[in-house]
Amino acid sequence: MNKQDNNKDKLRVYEYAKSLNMSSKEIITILKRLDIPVNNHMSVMENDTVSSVEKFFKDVKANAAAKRTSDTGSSSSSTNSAPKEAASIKMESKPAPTTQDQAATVSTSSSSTPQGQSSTSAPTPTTTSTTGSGAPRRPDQAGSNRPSQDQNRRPQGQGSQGGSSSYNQRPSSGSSQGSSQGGGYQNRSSQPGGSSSQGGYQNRSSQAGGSSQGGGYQNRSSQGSSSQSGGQSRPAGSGYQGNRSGSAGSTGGSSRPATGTSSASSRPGEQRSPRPATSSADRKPFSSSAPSSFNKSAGAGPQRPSLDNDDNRNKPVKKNTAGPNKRFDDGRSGGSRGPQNGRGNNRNQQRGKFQEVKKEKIDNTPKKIIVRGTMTVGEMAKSLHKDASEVIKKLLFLGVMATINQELDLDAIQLLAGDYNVEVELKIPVAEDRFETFEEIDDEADLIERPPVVTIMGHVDHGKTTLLDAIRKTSVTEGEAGGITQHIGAYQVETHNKKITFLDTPGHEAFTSMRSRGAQVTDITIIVVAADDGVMPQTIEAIAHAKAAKVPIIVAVNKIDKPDADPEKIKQALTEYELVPEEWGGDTIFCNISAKQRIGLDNLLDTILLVAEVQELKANPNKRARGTVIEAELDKGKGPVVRVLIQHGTLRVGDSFVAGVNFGRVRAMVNDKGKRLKEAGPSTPVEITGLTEVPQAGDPFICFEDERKARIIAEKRSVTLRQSEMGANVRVTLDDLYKHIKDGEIKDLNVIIKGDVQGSVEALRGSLAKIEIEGVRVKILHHGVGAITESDVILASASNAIVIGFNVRPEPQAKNTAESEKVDIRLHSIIYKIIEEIEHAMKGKLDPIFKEVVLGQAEVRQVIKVTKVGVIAGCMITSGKITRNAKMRLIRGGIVVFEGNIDSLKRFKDDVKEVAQGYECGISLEKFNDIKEFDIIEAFIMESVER
Ligand SMILES: Nc1nc2c(ncn2[C@@H]2O[C@H](COP(=O)(O)OP(=O)(O)OP(=O)(O)O)[C@@H](O)[C@H]2O)c(=O)[nH]1
Repeated sequence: MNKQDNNKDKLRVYEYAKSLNMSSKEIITILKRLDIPVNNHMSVMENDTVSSVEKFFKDVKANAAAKRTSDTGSSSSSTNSAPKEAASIKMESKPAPTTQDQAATVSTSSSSTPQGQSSTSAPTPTTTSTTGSGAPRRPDQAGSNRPSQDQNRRPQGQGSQGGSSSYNQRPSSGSSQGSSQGGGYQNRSSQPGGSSSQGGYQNRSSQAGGSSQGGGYQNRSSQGSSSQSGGQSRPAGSGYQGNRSGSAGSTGGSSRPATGTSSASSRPGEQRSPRPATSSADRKPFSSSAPSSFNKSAGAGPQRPSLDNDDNRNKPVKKNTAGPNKRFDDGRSGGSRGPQNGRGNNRNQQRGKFQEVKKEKIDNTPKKIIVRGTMTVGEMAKSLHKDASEVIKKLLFLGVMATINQELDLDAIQLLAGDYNVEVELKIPVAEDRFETFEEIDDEADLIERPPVVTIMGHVDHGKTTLLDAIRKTSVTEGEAGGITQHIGAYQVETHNKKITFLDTPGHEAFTSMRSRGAQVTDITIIVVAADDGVMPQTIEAIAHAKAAKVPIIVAVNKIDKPDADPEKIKQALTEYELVPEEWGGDTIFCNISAKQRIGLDNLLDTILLVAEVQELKANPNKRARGTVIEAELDKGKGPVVRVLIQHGTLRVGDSFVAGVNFGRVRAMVNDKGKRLKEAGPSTPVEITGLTEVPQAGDPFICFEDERKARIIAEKRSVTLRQSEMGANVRVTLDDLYKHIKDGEIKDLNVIIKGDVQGSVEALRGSLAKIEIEGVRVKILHHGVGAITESDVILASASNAIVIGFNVRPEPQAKNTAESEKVDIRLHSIIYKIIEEIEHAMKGKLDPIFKEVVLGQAEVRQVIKVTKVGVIAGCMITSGKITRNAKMRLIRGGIVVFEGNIDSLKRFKDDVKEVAQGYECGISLEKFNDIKEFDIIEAFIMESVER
């Protein structure tokens, strides 16, 4: 028990059965008979269960013994022979017997009986058993043969262990046979490479079997004891062990058997001995290790050692003699003791043995382990069913120095697992608030075909909108401001009873970022190239996006109706970009069309379906919806409105969701035709209301079980976003900025963008971000959809930014604050103009910095009004000088009342260029006549200062 407890490994039915040399079925049968719940051979044998089974065996044995005693009282004598030692051993041996007994019983009637009988009638059986011993399924049989070898070995290797020796001693007289049996067991175990531990097992098993068989053996040898002997043999081992230490027991056990076997083995063993030889070698190490511990604890130690020594000495020759004795002794003593004595000890020993055996005999290395993150070496060892020390050694071998508590990263875990040929399944828990980073994998059976999502890209005015318009037979072009498409729209059309979802991405350069997003959610890209124009910059960019997204490309050569259309030229030009027509041996499909004349559209749609078919596009509609925000805006009546492309699962009215850092509950849902929907499956673009705020185009969208959860997730995401933004700001510190400015490397123009729809904002962001004029760049501090609010202005004021409004106006309060804070708000409705204006402003900013330099001051002494000329001030230059080219400033009572140009500077009647201090002069100011005596006229110039 204790051992079990100590060793975390659980004892399984099959292991227990194996230790008893029984089948799992037998154990299960017994368990069922005992009304102990058990499922299969993998069921765990709890301590109580083991106890129950052992009790069962004991009872059976007791019954059998009772019968025998009536037959043979002699057996008792044997026990007597067992001396005191036996007594002590008994304690331990008990368990063994039990097991043996059990084994017997288990082995069931057939074997059990024999065993049980053997134990009692051991003597008789002995002979029988001997021969039959082999018969007794277990150890005995095979054991006997092997054992001999084992014994030989052990004695040698293990001899030191002594445990065996001590056993042997007693046994010596004892049951060579019994031992032989044990040996048999041991042999088995030993073979495996057998560690002493195995021996232990074997012993037990042997005992078990032994009892039955051993019984036979013992009977022969000791007879009476034999009955127990089987148990004894083990017990003996165990007993020893018990005395010493549980663990050692195992070895001890094995050792005996070995010896025991030797004698017994002599017969059978001799023949097999050859094998054992090797096995013995294996055992040695085990035994040796085990013994040490045993010896320590076990008082018997000394004896054993001596025995061992004997064994060692005798190894070849004496061993046999000694060996047998030992075995016998073991068998007997063990038998008597084992069964009767310390069950607990035996159990412990047994368990210890079990465990040991497990490790050595059974390769229980898992085929696959599930890893949910980093693990310590100890945890890893446990999951691999290995000793931590072994794992540490292995790691060392792999070049990783680690302690048991050291954490292993995923690489190290995989390396280690790979070395054990263990597959690693990573199940890294992902924070729910970062849902876009994990993918839900569906069973193939849950997937159904879904419509392809097609993005149309191309250069400005090559006919994208006209094409889409032609396809869905509606007119979008007419309503577009500035003649260009400014939003990503998503529409679904049906042809040949199959749906196709189109994302209408604009072709203007300003929409590069949106196009990029479009390409990421798309399955097929149509690149529209005007046959009368050719491959243009945005055509090339579109190809790059499609290729980067690894999306199949269909080239639509448009405007073939035009007289100067030259589709062949387009094909030729595109070969440079690895778009080679199929007819030229490439794999790109070219479709000649005229969007305006609606020529070739059917062929284009058929081609789309064909390409989609090849892709086998599928999705699982039976799960929560996931998708991407295509567009979002603030509608006066409906509030925030978001257009989402559902990519997985099904979205239903009432579903709670998170979009970007916002959350909501689907209040209403309509499709691209304005039809209200109750649910929408994969590849469906829908417009939904029910959000609290406006998300961003390209934001991930996902449903959660309830609104509360959605809100929590959205809040978490919001905090994360804010932190990352703050982190981003930290990158450019004031110190850094100053340094950059001083070095002339960077100068940021801080900008806040507000727009009517997210698409426009994104477009503007993309365009402004690209601006770089002589090292000056635009830094977008904030962007969003909706009117310019007071908080926008305050932010601009605090960060010295300007505010750009696209198709939006500032709220009244924002306007007031902007005026008071002198925040510059620029309102536009055409993107080109904003870009132009910013570019000019940035160029202006790069002009030299001017510093005012005051040249001199003059005091007005007299004011002269001249008809048709105006007012002339008669002045005295009080400081510096006044020059004709300078700017003038009129100061009255400390207040500047005018600032402007000089109209005339005269000395007497002559115009002069400058008048110096101490001289009088006449000054008239341009467009300013309100000059009074004692006003001060100050001349100043703006001097450029090096940056
Ligand atoms: N002759 C002819 N003209 C066409 C054809 N397709 C489009 N056009 C014209 O080309 C011009 C631009 O078409 P759009 O559909 O707005 O082009 P676009 O690529 O969507 O342009 P942006 O939205 O600005 O990127 C319009 O005047 C269309 O009438 C066509 O097949 N033949």
